[in-house]
Amino acid sequence: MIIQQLKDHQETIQRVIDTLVPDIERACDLMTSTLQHGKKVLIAGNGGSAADAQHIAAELSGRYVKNRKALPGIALTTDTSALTAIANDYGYDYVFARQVEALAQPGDLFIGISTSGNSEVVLRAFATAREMGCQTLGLSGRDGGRMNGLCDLNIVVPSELTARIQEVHILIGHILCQAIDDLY
Ligand SMILES: O=C(CO)[C@@H](O)[C@H](O)[C@H](O)[C@H](O)COP(=O)(O)O
Ligand SMILES: [Zn+2]
Repeated sequence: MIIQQLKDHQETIQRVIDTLVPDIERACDLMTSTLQHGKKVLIAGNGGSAADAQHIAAELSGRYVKNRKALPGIALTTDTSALTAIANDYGYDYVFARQVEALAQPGDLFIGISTSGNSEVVLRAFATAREMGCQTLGLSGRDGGRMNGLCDLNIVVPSELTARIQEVHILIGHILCQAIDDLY
């Protein structure tokens, strides 16, 4: 079982190397140009992808490898008062969209993470981010789901397995952080 999991991961990474490098390069450009223009990055997802959102945001305000200046990255998954109030008063589907409406400025980058590409709460946040004039980057998998039509760039990890897709998402997150480190 262990070797099978590792091989699955390895095969997924090989498919990423074969097909996704241009998309990842575009995502690096989106991320670095946003920050170079003094704009911020908002990130959201559910479950393991919520953890990924927080992980990537923390590497902006904290650091990745290099000691560079603090950068504005905010995960929309951490404020339990906002999350519970919005879910309670408006419904769970609005917990990210409402925070995007509150926090986003034109030119900010919203990153939505969903392995299926079909998480309603993430899709609504994309729609609001677009209305607010944000740039939008999706990290998804399978066939990209409904995120395909809702973001400027949807990076669709070529796998059907949530775990393998998530493993590539955080790897892409680290590559974005490396692109930022290379700038400063
Ligand atoms: O981490 C995992 C599975 O590896 C789970 O917590 C997973 O993130 C959750 O089931 C999510 O709700 C899946 O949603 P999504 O990726 O399809 O948007
Ligand atoms: Zn998981």
